[in-house]
Amino acid sequence: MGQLMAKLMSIFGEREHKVIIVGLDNAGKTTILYQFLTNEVVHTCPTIGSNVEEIVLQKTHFLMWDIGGQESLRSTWNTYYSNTELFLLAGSFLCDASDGFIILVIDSTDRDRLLTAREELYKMLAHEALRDASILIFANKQDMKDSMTIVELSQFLTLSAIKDHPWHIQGCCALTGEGLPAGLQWMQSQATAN
Ligand SMILES: Nc1nc2c(ncn2[C@@H]2O[C@H](COP(=O)(O)OP(=O)(O)OP(=O)(O)O)[C@@H](O)[C@H]2O)c(=O)[nH]1
Ligand SMILES: [Mg+2]
Repeated sequence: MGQLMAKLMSIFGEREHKVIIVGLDNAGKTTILYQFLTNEVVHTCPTIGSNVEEIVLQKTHFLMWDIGGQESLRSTWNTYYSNTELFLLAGSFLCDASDGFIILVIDSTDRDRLLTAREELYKMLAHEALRDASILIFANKQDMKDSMTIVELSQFLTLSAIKDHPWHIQGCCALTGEGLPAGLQWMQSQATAN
């Protein structure tokens, strides 16, 4: 697969990395996606289905899928991972998600549902289609004074126990954009290292 990919890349140009943005409803996924795209806060409604946008950082192309996080929609998340074994040609880009990214967005004030977010994280990590995926965790809403810190969240989510996926946790505020470039930069460095 590696040699074939390299050959196709040389023919078709840049490679596009698939990114799936998940997290419980109201975590701030859609706000983050459009901060990435426009550097502005957009008015959001709960996402039913998904939004998809291309974000480019230093010639690295990310195709980002923002998926609705309501309880009734969480069972559909894995339909977005299941294509991760495939690669497809989208225009002149080669889109390969087998070594793609998951962005898990956590509402750092939502203590009551942190256990649910943790369960969703470990369900994803165990999914076969995501075995080579890198995980970026955005601890969002750091502007709120009752927000949990990165240390608290890392401990609760037992992130240090994750050995089989590259991961990174980043505090952020989707309203101001603070912390988002650092998260994107981590993904870019992972993408270029692969
Ligand atoms: N204070 C604060 N509010 C935020 C932040 N990020 C998002 N919000 C607000 O949180 C609410 C939910 O944001 P969305 O981006 O729609 O959440 P979502 O995760 O896409 O929700 P679903 O589509 O239902 O899964 C909105 O009112 C946002 O303005 C943040 O960093 N700080
Ligand atoms: Mg949304």
